[in-house]
Amino acid sequence: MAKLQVAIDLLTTEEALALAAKVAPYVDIIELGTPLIKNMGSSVITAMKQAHPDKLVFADLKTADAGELEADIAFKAGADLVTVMGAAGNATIIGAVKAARAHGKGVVVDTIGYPDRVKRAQEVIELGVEFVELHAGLDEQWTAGYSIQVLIDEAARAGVPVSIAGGVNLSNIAAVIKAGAQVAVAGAAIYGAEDPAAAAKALREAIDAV
Ligand SMILES: O=C(CO)[C@H](O)[C@H](O)COP(=O)(O)O
Repeated sequence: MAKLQVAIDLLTTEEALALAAKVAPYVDIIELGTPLIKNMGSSVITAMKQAHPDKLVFADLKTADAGELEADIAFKAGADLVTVMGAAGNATIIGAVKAARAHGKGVVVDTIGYPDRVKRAQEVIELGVEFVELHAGLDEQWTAGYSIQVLIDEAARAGVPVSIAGGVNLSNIAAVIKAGAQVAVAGAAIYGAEDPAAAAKALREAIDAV
């Protein structure tokens, strides 16, 4: 069964915990966004894991160097999954995987900004990562002409475990899952909704209906 990941791109631990409390019944993975971690430090990871020990806590570190060191910090704080940039060198990804194995946790590679996301996904899966995030970041989403269909098409031909992030919402989540994504990541569609719990519930139901 495909998983639903809520991306919490808010700025304080208090706001993040409040959102997570509303949407937890409908999501499998709680992602702490990069700006949130930069603002609050690793304490937000610990607070979220303590509040939701039954969920996978995903620390969106977007590590570009010192993979083992940065991943180790997040795993010690309570993260289950951390991200490393696909544009980083393989040594950085291998270092993060080493830390993940030491803690019994996992690494996700984020392909944001990478020219050939499918090729990189196929390469890095060999390094022992859990799955690869086919990702169009917020700045790319705000560029004229952006369409999530690009990521959906990439997922369909990746042939390795992937998630999709980059504007997942109720109108496209079925296509995201049908393309073979194991995880659908939804940020603004949940935290930006008037009723985040209802939004998460609807996304969950759309996944389950596929
Ligand atoms: O990692 C991120 C930005 O770098 C976001 O969390 C990710 O893109 C999901 O958010 P949204 O659904 O709003 O695109």
